[in-house]
Amino acid sequence: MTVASQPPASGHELAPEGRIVIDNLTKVFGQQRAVDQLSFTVEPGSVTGFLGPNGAGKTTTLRMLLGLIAPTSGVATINGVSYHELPLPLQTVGAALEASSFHPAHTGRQHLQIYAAAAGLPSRRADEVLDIVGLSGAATKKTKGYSMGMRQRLGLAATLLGDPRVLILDEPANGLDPEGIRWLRGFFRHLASEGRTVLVSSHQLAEIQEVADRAVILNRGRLVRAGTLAELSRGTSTAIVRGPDLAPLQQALAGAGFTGSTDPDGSMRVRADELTHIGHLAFINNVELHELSLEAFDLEKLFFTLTEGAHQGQQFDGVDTRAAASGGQHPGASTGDLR
Ligand SMILES: Nc1ncnc2c1ncn2[C@@H]1O[C@H](COP(=O)(O)OP(=O)(O)OP(=O)(O)O)[C@@H](O)[C@H]1O
Repeated sequence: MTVASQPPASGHELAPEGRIVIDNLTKVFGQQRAVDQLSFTVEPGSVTGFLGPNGAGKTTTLRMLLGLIAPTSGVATINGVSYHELPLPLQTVGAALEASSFHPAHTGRQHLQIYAAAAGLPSRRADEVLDIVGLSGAATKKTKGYSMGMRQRLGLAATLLGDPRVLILDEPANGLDPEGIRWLRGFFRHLASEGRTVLVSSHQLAEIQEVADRAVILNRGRLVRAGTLAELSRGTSTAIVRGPDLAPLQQALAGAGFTGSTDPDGSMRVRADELTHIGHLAFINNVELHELSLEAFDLEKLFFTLTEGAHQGQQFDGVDTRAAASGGQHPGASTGDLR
C-alpha cells in the first residue's frame, strides 16, 4: 500500500499533511461540558492512543473533528482546515466511529463494494483493501459467518478504501484475541511507517499500550497528559521499597523532595525514574532494604494515577500525586507534557 499523494489545500500549504490539531475545543451539552478547552496535536507517522474512561469526551471530540457536530468554541483541523473544508475528505480521512454493522447476507467484498461505489471509488478497491487487512480468503463469505476479529478487519478495510492519509478509529481492538491484537499492532505500525496519522480511541488502556507509541489522555473533557509512551512513563515510574524499618528513609526521601506513599505493610511506593538516589539515601541513613525495584510501566496504572489518584496508600510527604503528575517535580522527574 502506498501513501496517497494529496494536493495541498489551497491557501494552507504550510499545514503539514496528516497533522490533526485540536485547539481550545469545547462542547457544551446543556449543563454538561463534554469537552472542555481541549488542545493537542496528532502528528503523522505515529500511532496515537486517544484514551479516557467512559464519558471522558473522546467520541464528542472525534465527532467535532469529523464535522459531525459543531464545537461550542475552539477548532479541530486536519491538514490545517476543518473536515468540511477538505478538498477530498474520503481520500484524506478514513474513520470508523462506532462498531461497524454489516448486512449479514452480504459478503465482505459486497459490503466494501457498496461503500466504494458510494464514495465514487473503483470497485477493485474492495479487493485491494481486503488484501491489505488479510481478508482476501474470506472475500466471498457472508459477513454473518465472520468472527469478531474478521469483523474488526472488515471495518478497518472500509476505512482504507479511499487510501486516506489520516485514520481515526474508535475502539478497534474491542473483542480481539491476543493474536488479533498482535496483528493490529503490526498493521498500525505499518500504516504509521508509511507516514500516515493513526488516531485510535479506547478505554482499554492495556490494549492501547500494545499498539500505540503516543497517547493523549482525557478525563472529564479535559486533557490530562499527552506524549510518547516513553515520555509519559518518565516522571510517573514508581520505586517499590521494602525493609524492616523504613521510617528514616521515608524522612530522607521527603526531605530530598521525593513524593510517594506508604502501604499498610510498611513498604513504600516512591515516584522515581531510577533507583540510584533512593539507594544512596538508604545507604547513608543506615536503612536495611529487602527490596528496591522499579515497577514496570503500565499505562493503566498511570491513567488511574493521573485521573483518580487510585493508589490508596498514605501520602508520606503530603504532596498529592496528581499535583506532581500534572507539573510538580521531584529529582529525576519530568512532566512528560509535550504541549
Ligand atoms: N448528544 C449529547 N447530548 C447530551 N450529552 C451528551 C451528548 N453526547 C455526549 N454527551 C455527554 O458528553 C459526555 C462525553 O461523552 P462521550 O461520548 O464523548 O465520551 P466518551 O469518552 O466517548 O465515552 P465512551 O468511551 O463511553 O464512548 C458524556 O457525559 C455524555 O453523556
